[in-house]
Amino acid sequence: MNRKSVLIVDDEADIRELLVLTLTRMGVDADTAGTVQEAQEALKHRPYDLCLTDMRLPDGDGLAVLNHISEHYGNTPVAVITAYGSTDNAVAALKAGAFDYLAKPIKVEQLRPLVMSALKLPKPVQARRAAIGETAQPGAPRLLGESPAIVRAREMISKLSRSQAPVYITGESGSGKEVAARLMHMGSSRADGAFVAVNCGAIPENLMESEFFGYRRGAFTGADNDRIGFLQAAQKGTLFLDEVGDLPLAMQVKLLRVIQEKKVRRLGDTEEAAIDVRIISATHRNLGEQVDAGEFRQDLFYRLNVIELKMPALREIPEDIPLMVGQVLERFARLSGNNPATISEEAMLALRRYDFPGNVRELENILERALALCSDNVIRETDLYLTQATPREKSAALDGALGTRGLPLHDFLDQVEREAILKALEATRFNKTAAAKLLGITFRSLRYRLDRLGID
Ligand SMILES: Nc1ncnc2c1ncn2[C@@H]1O[C@H](COP(=O)(O)OP(=O)(O)OP(=O)(O)O)[C@@H](O)[C@H]1O
Repeated sequence: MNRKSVLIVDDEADIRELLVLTLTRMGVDADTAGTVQEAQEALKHRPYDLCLTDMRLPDGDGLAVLNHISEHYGNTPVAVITAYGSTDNAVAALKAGAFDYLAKPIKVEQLRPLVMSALKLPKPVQARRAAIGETAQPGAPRLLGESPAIVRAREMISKLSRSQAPVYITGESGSGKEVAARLMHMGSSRADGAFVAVNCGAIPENLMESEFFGYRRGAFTGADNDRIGFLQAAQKGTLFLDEVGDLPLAMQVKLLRVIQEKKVRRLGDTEEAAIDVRIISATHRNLGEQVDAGEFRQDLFYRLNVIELKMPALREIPEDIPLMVGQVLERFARLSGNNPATISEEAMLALRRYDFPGNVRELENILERALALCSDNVIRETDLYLTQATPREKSAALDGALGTRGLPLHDFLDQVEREAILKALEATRFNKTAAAKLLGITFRSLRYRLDRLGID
C-alpha cells in the first residue's frame, strides 16, 4: 500500500518537530512548510492526503492555506491548529470547510485520531454515492427527490461527510433529518463506527446523565453493572442528538464541557475517558428563538450550530411527490412480494395539493394505509383518507370554533386538545414521539396531556 503523506504548515520549529515525530511514528510521510508561500510550493510537488496548518503564519493565515487547497486540490482535507481557547477561529475554519481543528497545546492523543480519520476518508465520489444511497444495502436510508432543494441537501451531505464539523439539521418533523444524519455518517471516515441516535426529548430528566455518560457499578441504587453511555457508545462514530432543544439546561452545561474537553467521566468513576465522536444535532423547533428565550445556552448552540443543513418540508417540493410515491410503492411491493400498486390521477393530484404536516413520514403512512384499503391494487383518492380540510371545510370549522359547541370553555378546550392529539397519534400510527413533534410539544408534555385527558 502507498504510504500516506501529510503537509505540516507551521512557523514554529518545535511544533513542526513534534508533529513530524508523531506522524513518522504513525508510518506517515511528513513534509513541512513555515509559511503560506512555502506551503503552496510544496503542494505543487506532490499530492497530500492531509494538510495540518497553524492558524497564524508569518505571511497570512491558515484560512489562506485552506482556501488555496480547496481551490486547487479539493480532495485534500485540511485541519487547522488554533491558539489556546480560540473557539472563534476553530468555528470560522470549520465553516470555511476545514476537516477538523486542533487546539494548542497540541495533545498527541487528540492528534492521532484526527490524522487517522483524515487518512481514512473515503474518496469524494464514494461520499457522493453514499449521500444518494447508491452504495447502500437494500433497506438502508435514502434521500429521495430530484427537486433543487433535495439536490442541494444531498450535495451538502456529501460535502459534510468529509468533515468532522458539528452539523445542525433543521426541518419539520418527518422531513428526513435523521436520514440526512445517517447518510453523513455512512459517507464519512467514521462509517465503521457506530451511529447512535438519541431522542433528547424522550429521556426522563433523572436518567439523562447516566444515559449520556454511563456509570460504574454501584454508582447509585440499581446500578448493578458498569455501563457506557451514548457518548462512549458513539466512540469513533457519530452521535445524533435529535430534538436537542429538549435537553434540560443542566445537561446542556455538561454536554458543552464534554464537547470542549473531548472527555467523559462515567457516574461513580474517578477517571475520565477520551472520546472521539462527531456530533450531529437536529430539531424541528427554532433553536435560535430558544436561545433568546433563555431555554437553550448560547455557547452550546454556537458549538453545535457550526454548519446548518436545512431539510425542506414536503409541501415545499410538491414536484418530488410523484417520484417519491412511485419509489415508496415499489419498496412496499418488494417487501410484500406483490406487484407495485398504481395510483389514480385524482389521487396523485390530491397528494400534490395536500399539506403534509408530517412530511415524508406521513406520505409513507398514508400510502401504506391506502395499500391496505384499496382494491385491484389501484390507489384511489378515497383510499388516501387525507385528514386535512379543504379550504371550504376549514372556514366552516372556523365558524364553528367561534362558539364552544355549547360546552363550558374548559371542557371545550379539552375536547379540542383531545381531538388534536388523537389526530396526531393517528397520523403517526400511534408513535408518541412523532405525534409530540407534529403537535409542536415535547414528549414529556404529550405524556402529561395523555394522562390528564385519560387517553390510553
Ligand atoms: N427525502 C426523503 N426520501 C426518502 N425518505 C424520506 C425522505 N425524507 C424522509 N424520509 C422518510 O421519512 C421518515 C422520517 O424521516 P426521518 O426520521 O429522517 O425524519 P426526521 O426529520 O428526523 O423526523 P423527526 O423530526 O420526527 O425525528 C423515514 O421513514 C424516512 O425514510
